[in-house]
Amino acid sequence: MATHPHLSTSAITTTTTTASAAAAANPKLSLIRPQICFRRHVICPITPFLTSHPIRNVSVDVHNHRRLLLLPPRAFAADVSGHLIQDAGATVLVVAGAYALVSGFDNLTRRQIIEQSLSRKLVHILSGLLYMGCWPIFSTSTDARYFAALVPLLNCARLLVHGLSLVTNEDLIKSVTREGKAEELLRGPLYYVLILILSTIFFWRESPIGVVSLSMMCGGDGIADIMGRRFGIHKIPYNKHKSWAGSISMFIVGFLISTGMLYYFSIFGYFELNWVLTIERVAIVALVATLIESLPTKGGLDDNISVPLVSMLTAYLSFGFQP
Ligand SMILES: Nc1ccn([C@@H]2O[C@H](COP(=O)(O)OP(=O)(O)OP(=O)(O)O)[C@@H](O)[C@H]2O)c(=O)n1
Ligand SMILES: C/C(=C\CO)CCC[C@H](C)CCC[C@H](C)CCCC(C)C
Repeated sequence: MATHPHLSTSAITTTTTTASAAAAANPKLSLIRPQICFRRHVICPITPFLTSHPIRNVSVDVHNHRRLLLLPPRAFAADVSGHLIQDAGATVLVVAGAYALVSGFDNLTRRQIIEQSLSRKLVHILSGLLYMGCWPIFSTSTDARYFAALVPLLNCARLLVHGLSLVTNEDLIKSVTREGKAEELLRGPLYYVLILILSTIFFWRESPIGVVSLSMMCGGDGIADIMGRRFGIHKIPYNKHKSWAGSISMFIVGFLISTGMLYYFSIFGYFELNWVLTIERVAIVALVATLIESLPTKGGLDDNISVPLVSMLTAYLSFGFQP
């Protein structure tokens, strides 16, 4: 337990007390309790984010594991298969949602209700944010994140198959590419789904770092394009392709969406936040992400890689090293 620099003495005491109480109630628990407590705090990068109740989720685990241990084998198996059914169902629903979103925007583009560039950016903004918004429908099982990651993984396969022209699908190309070329699927859109996979597996809904980084990539970067193209008369001095309107919009909207998403996940109890510190930290991440997005990158790193990766690093540093 002492191996984690952010685990306070009071947290240790509370953990020990909660664990001892649970172990006293059922001696079998003393065998598993330390692993549960340590694991959460050693691997979880969100601990410094938490307020004075870092142990809340551990108490929930104590309750949940006691419940599972007390279950007869049949009921235990039913509980596990309940999670499997919930996760499989959620995966099917989200895959269908992704398909409907892309087809819907293709329809709007084909009927010339919106331009292709706007369709692409709206898919960019909505798919990642709606995907994150669906995370609470997955079970509390430790495998739930892998089921959720199947959705961007399937989309990754779809982009590869169409991008390499193994199968032709004009609908997909129209709604998510800039110039309508199949090979474009292998750049921005592919990087985008790869980042979704990475963030789901490494951060999932338990870490504000992943939530903020995806919000900046989807909401922040997406809105910079929409606003910049429409109102971007005044260009940034060091990059004539980007404008103040685009970057200021990215900072404000990215900050608001990140904070809103953190609030959304905190309602479900995935983490508890000290809001004053969180707002400061999200503002720092939004600022750094906006600066990175505004840099000239002709032929360099795609924004769908640079914005989320730099956001992850900044979020990790700003949340991780300040008590
Ligand atoms: N800070 C920003 C970002 C974007 N834009 C506007 O949005 C357009 C597209 O920007 P960007 O998304 O960076 O372009 P691409 O790299 O071509 O597209 P993508 O990253 O979506 O692949 C720019 O030409 C510019 O008109 C802007 O004005 N200010
Ligand atoms: C146009 C895009 C990036 C270019 O900057 C985004 C491409 C999006 C993918 C083709 C579709 C991704 C779907 C998501 C993984 C899941 C969305 C689910 C939701 C319920 C709509």
